[in-house]
Amino acid sequence: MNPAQQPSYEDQAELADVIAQLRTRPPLVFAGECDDLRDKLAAVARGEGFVLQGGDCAETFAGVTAANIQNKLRTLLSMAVVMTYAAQVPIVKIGRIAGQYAKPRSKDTETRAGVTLPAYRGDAVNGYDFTPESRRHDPRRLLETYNSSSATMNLARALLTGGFADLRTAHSWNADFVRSAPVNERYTALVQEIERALAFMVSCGMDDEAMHTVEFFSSHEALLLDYEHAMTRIDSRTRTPYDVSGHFIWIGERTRQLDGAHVEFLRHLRNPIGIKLGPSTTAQDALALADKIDPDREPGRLTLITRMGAGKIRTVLPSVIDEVMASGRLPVWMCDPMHGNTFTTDNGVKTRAFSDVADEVDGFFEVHEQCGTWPGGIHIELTGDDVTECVGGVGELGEEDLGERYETLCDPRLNRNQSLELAFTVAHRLNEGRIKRANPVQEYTPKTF
Ligand SMILES: O=C[C@H](O)[C@H](O)COP(=O)(O)O
Ligand SMILES: C=C(OP(=O)(O)O)C(=O)O
Repeated sequence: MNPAQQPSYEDQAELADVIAQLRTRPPLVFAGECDDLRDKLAAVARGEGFVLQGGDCAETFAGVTAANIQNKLRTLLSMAVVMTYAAQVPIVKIGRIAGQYAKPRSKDTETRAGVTLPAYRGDAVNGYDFTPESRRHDPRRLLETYNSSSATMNLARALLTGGFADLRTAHSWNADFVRSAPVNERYTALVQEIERALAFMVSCGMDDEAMHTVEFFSSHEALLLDYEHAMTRIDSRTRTPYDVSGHFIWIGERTRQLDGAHVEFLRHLRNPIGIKLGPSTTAQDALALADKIDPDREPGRLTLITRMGAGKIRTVLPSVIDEVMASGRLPVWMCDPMHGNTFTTDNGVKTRAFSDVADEVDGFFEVHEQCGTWPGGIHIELTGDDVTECVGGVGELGEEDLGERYETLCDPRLNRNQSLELAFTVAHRLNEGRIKRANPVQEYTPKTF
């Protein structure tokens, strides 16, 4: 079986040359950092933390600017502050950033005004412009993917350890944004409270490194096997393989076939691995994938990212959780409330309703509460800018507003206000205290659904 969702390159010699170059490039992340993230995810699985994973649907080469990267990080940091304050548990911050340049597509081609060309598959594969030259699958783009990821990672590391993420400046992360939105007023009130508490601690002599820097991890879908393979290195400490293109990599809904090439490749890697599970997932599918990717049941190794849609999560998720937990496993359970809730408006615009996104998050918390398991995190497509791509939310965007600033090249993202609003929704659920910390796995009681 050919690997799913791969580019078709005309010139294999050109591809071989690119791969040879990639193999010599320095790692974008270090194996020890991946281990550190695995430990953190193990703690999340035990109910001792919560993951916030977010970023663009598709990063673009043109989007590698300081302003764009800073805005995304600001959004993630603001969301994390809101959630940390409510949940009183560590928030593990993972960006869909510094590598999210390839997209699986439903159709191989796109037709406009009677002209059919290859579908846009992300900047790693081809260009968005609707011309034959731009849509050609070009292996040289893999080098630009590496360079763009490297530049992004470099700035993210510098900002997050160089003062940008200092908790005492949390008020400034949102300073340039629409001040009048109620969600911003809530944010301002919350950070004022935090800043007062921090000032108190500092004046008592309790100043800690953790207040000034942020630990941040990168992630992307490991879709392009040529690229991911070329970026895999044997770790000198352990003599085991790590994909050093990102800390956390995931297998998408369209490439998670049990006997497929993606599962086969990723099962050999030591990075923490995510698997997306859509609405057609059976409990047996989830268990078989877990067995294959994580046969040793290593703490923190496996994250199951459910993306079932607001209408399905309450019926499909319970038996999936039950089967996996009853087998004695303890994965991180995450909710991607974006990918099961996409629809196209009458005008042909792809969008998502904020109410559906929030409803799927609610359903996720409800089902975990019912199962007595820990809802370990959310996975969001977002941007730091004031785009108009998803309807509803704090700005009450309607379908007629979508044309204003619809900038995504693939799927619609939450804008900064909508992201912050979602963070308050999650914070509320975490804060309610209705969800108990996960029982140790041996205490999981199988349910009948
Ligand atoms: O981000 C996910 C997928 O790449 C995306 O939803 C595919 O979109 P399509 O159905 O328009 O191809
Ligand atoms: C393609 C994606 O999601 P899924 O595989 O869940 O459709 C994605 O997260 O970019």
